Amino acid sequence: MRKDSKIYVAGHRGLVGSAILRKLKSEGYTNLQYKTSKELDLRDKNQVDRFFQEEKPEYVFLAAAKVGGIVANNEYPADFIRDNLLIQTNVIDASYRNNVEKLLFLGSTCIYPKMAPQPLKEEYLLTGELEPTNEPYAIAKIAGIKMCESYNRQYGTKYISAMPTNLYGENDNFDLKTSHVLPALLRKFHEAKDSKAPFVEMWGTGTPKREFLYSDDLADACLFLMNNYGGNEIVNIGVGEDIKIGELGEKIKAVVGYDGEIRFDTTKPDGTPRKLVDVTTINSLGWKATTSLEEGLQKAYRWFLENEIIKK
Ligand SMILES: NC(=O)C1=CN([C@@H]2O[C@H](COP(=O)(O)OP(=O)(O)OC[C@H]3O[C@@H](n4cnc5c(N)ncnc54)[C@H](OP(=O)(O)O)[C@@H]3O)[C@@H](O)[C@H]2O)C=CC1
Ligand SMILES: C[C@H]1O[C@H](OP(=O)(O)OP(=O)(O)OC[C@H]2O[C@@H](n3cnc4c(=O)[nH]c(N)nc43)[C@H](O)[C@@H]2O)[C@@H](O)[C@@H](O)C1=O
Repeated sequence: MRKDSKIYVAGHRGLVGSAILRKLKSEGYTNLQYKTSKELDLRDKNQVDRFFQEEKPEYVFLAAAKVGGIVANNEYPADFIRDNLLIQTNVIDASYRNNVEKLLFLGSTCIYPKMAPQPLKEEYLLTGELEPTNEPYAIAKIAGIKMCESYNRQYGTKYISAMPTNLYGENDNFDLKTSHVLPALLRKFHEAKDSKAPFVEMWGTGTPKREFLYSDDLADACLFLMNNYGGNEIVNIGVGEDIKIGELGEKIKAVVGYDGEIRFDTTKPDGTPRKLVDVTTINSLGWKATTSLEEGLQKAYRWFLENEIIKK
C-alpha cells in the first residue's frame, strides 16, 4: 500500500476495524474510507455496488461482520450465517468487479474442526466436524475463505484470508448477552467490585482453553500481511499460547481488584475444548505478537474504565 492509496476499512467502529484504522493513521496512511452500518448496510448488494462504483477503493480490510460470543452464536444461528454470507459475498464480489488491488478477509479459528490436533495448523481446515455452538458462523467464514481462494484462482485477484484467534481490546463489545468471554469478565468483575457482590458467575466449567490476542497486535499483523503476503493459503494470527478460562477469570479478578468468589454456571456451554493456533507461518513471514496477556488486560481494563462506564 502507498501512503496515499485509497483504503476502505469495513467495520471501522468495531474491535478489529477500529484497531486497523488507528494503525493505518499512525503509520501515515492518509486516504482512508469508512462508513457505519447505518450509512452503508453491507448486507445490501445495491448499496455495496454503489459505494464501490463511486469510491473505487484500492485496498479493502473486511472487518465488518456479525460477531458474538458463544451464547449469541448458539441462540441466533440464522442471523450469524445470513449476515456474514451476505456481507462478505457483497464486499468480495464488488471488490473484484471494481478492480480492488488487494483485500484482506477476516475469518476466525472456529473454522477448524472441534477435535483437530493442537496447535491448529492451517492445513487442518475441512478435516473434521465443527463445534456445534458456532457451526453456522464458521460455515459462513469457510465460504468467505473459499470465495477468496476461488477468485484468486479464477480471476487472478489478490485476496488474503487471515484467521485470528480470540481477540480483545479497545471498542470491544461489553454487552453481557452477546460479548466474548474476556470483555464479559472485565465487566462482570468490575460491576461485582462496585456493588460489593459476594461472587461472580462465569459460564461453563472453566476448563476449556483459549488463546487471546490484543487487537492492536492483530491490526499490526493485518497491515503486515497486506504489505507482505501474496499467497493463496489462509494464515493464522495468534500468540501461540493459551490459558484455561478459569485461570483467565483469576487473572481478570486480580486486574480489577475484586476479592469475592468465582462460581461456574454449568448450564451454559463450554464450546470447543481448545483452539490454540499454530503461528509458524506468520512467524516465518517475519511477524510476531508483542503484547503479553498481562499488559493487554491492563490496557483493556483502562480503556473500559475510561470509555464504557460513561455509557451506563
Ligand atoms: N472478536 C473476536 O474475538 C474475533 C473476531 N474475528 C473477526 O474479526 C472481524 C471483526 O470482528 P470484531 O471487530 O470483533 O466485531 P465487532 O462486532 O466489534 O465489529 C463489527 C463491525 O462490523 C460492522 N457491521 C456489522 N454488520 C454490518 C452491516 N450489515 N453493514 C455494515 N457494517 C456492519 C459494525 O459496524 P457499525 O458499528 O457501524 O454497526 C461493526 O463495527 C470479524 O470478521 C470477526 O469474525 C475473528 C476472530 C476473533
Ligand atoms: C472468537 C470465537 O468466539 C466464540 O467462541 P468461544 O471462544 O467459545 O467464545 P466465548 O468467548 O464466548 O467463550 C469462551 C469460553 O469462555 C466461557 N465463558 C465463561 N464466562 C463467560 C462469559 O461471561 N461470557 C462468555 N461469552 N463466555 C464465558 C464460555 O463458556 C467458553 O467456554 C465463537 O462463537 C466464535 O464467534 C468465535 O470465533
